[in-house]
Amino acid sequence: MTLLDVRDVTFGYGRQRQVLHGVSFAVKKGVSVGLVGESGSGKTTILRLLLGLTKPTGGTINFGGSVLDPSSRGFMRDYRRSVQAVFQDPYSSLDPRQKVRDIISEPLQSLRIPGAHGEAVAAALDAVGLPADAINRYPHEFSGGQRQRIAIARAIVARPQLVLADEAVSALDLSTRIRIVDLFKRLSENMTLVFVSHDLGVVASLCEEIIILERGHIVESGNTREILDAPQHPYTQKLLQSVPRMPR
Ligand SMILES: Nc1ncnc2c1ncn2[C@@H]1O[C@H](COP(=O)(O)OP(=O)(O)OP(=O)(O)O)[C@@H](O)[C@H]1O
Repeated sequence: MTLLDVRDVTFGYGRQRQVLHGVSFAVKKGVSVGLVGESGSGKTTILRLLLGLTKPTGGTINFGGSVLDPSSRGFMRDYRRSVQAVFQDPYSSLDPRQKVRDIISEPLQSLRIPGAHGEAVAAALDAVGLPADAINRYPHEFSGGQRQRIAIARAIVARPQLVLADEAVSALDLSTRIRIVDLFKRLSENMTLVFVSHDLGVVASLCEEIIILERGHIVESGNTREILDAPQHPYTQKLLQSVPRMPR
């Protein structure tokens, strides 16, 4: 079943600055997708469009069969319940004045999900491997990896169908990165993940499908293993050559 369908999407920052050129791809329910490309290729711009933060200049984005329309309040209310995001920097993405309990329950509150939120927050904390007593602490009391776990707990607390992650492990040191990739892998058994990264190794170990983006064009997409084993496009070959050794 297609969850997200991106068709011929173009986007420009102002009239002169066309950064996406007819981008088309589909995300199937339960199939994690990695979006890969060098800096400036348009990965974050695609995520901003998928989050409804901005509108395509051309083309359409469909979610669950309805057109993503950032100007429709009704659509966006349902959409925010279904789609959540995790960003790169676990330091700036968490409000330092809020306790972990309030940070994680924020989506439940802003989505006006009824009922006591304590149980959902405890379940989210457990799912990301943080102790229950973390709720009474502040972000500064945690390491970078633990903060990213808090950000992930916030993203999954309302049980979204789709999680969009933007370079969500790039700021972490290697051993922490491996542990957070493992966490994403476990969570992706119950939700669909679109994982933006410049790191082919991370995408290879996490995502069943891959989309290679070069300067706002998709140059290759499909099964990750097949593409990385036999890249067809010179840009994919170049990206692969810059990775010393792919994890298997
Ligand atoms: N607010 C903006 N105004 C004008 N141009 C922008 C803006 N944001 C991004 N761009 C340009 O759009 C292009 C795509 O940027 P984008 O951030 O989507 O790429 P990216 O692949 O996510 O890069 P990175 O890996 O460095 O984050 C770049 O050429 C960038 O300079």
